[in-house]
Amino acid sequence: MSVFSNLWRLARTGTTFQRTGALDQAMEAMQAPRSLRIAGKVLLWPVQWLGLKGDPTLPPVVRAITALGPSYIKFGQILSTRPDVTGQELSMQLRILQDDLPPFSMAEARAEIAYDLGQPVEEVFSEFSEPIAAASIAQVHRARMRDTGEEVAVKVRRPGIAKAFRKDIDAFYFVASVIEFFAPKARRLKPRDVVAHFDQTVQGEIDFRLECAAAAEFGANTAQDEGFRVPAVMWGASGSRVMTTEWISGTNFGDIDELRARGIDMTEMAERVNQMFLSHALRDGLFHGDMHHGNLKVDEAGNLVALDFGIMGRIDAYTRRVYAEILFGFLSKDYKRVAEVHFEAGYVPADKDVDQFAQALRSIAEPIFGQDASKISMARLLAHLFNVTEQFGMETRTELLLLQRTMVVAEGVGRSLDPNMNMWRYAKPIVEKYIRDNLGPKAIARDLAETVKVLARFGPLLPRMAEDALIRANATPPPAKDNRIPGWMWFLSGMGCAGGVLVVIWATLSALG
Ligand SMILES: Nc1ncnc2c1ncn2[C@@H]1O[C@H](COP(=O)(O)OP(=O)(O)OP(=O)(O)O)[C@@H](O)[C@H]1O
Repeated sequence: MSVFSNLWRLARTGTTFQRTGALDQAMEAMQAPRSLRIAGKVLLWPVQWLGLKGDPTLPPVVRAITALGPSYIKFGQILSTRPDVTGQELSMQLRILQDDLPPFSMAEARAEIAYDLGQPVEEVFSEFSEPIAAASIAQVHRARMRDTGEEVAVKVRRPGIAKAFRKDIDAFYFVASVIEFFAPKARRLKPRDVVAHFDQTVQGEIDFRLECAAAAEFGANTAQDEGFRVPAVMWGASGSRVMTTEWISGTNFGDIDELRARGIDMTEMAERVNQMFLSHALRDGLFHGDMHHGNLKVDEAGNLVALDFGIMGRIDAYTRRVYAEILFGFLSKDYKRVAEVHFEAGYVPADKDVDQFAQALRSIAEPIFGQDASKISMARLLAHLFNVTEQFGMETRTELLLLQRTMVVAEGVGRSLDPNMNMWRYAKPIVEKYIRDNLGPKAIARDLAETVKVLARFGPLLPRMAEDALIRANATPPPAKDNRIPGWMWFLSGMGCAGGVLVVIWATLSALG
């Protein structure tokens, strides 16, 4: 991508932001210095006619982004999950960004399918409908598999979208570098990292093989979850541009009247959405990161079904454990313990004062707990928590921001079904179960077993490693202090003992059932 083309995109973006009145707000959010704000205005005002006008009924930033097209809309949607970058107000505005776009033609859809699957549409599907939904990256058709007669949803990627996104992402990197150069204060927001995060997320959404894999993994993790389902992936009719899944008949979550008419228990469904989300995040470390109404359905058997696996959140086992303890501490109002967990995990630098930190935690939690139960929001508690931890020197972690933002959406969906939903009551059993399963004696035994398994994998290599170490130790006469037993021997003996203890604990626990 040439510098000229990037400059043109930069000019187009700048003038559109100026013309729609979004420039001020964006500069404010990025805390751009006054000189840059004035320079931007002076340079862009006379040429603002070069920019796009957008829809004047929308708030300024949303108006500018919508006018600039699909990649900007996606970028805005992803930025709405980063209040650390945009500030709360702008992040709220960006949340309303919708990407309803006109569908592309049937001929183009057929050509994409034929190219990706290597066979014409008629050979794969016996029926193939007009598009039923169209967004920035893809559109969805209803179809029937020729070989099995099964009804399916076929998501087809917009032709040329990968290239268009690539061009825009290159321009975003360019803009990020310009911002970093001219607004040193904005460096704190790491603009290039923000674009890299966007780049990575979009790659996950654009290559449908990755989305198929995410759907399959999510489906396997949740196979035993009663009342929850993920549509099966038809791998034979899927590729990087086409994703075919089992068709889900039922009611969209947005259609509250129909859900009521079907006699769905709204309180229970609100509970199910939130409990499933929390349990997937804590138990599996893989959660649906885009749980809005349009991506949830209630199938004919009354199961909650999730659709669209382009944005999934992942949290590693250690972080999950730490956050379960943090939530548990909040649930029991043990702020000192919540503070200690942060220090133990190294999230807050050791030179900070644990009591002061506990006091700050109490100051954010008590006003929330003091509210009427139906207004308690775990998402708000987490948002305040991240603010406080940031003040105490904790690094921002994007996977936790996605968790928090998804919690906001899941709580919103829950409250649209049951306005009196008590989030805390729903969360309690999930967190307690996690703590029981993962922090008790059984969990310690499981961890030790894992450690022994890792050592066992090196089993056949261990004698050789020991021999090599001994030869090396003998090659140069060791200084006096090296006559001690080497560290690795202590380590192996320690692990051996631990393994022995483990076997005894294991046997005892198994005997106890
Ligand atoms: N397996 C399915 N069964 C029935 N309907 C489906 C299925 N998959 C998708 N749909 C319908 O198509 C719509 C769009 O699907 P999906 O969300 O996967 O596409 P998208 O292009 O990623 O859209 P967006 O990201 O804007 O939600 C869904 O809201 C749903 O109505």
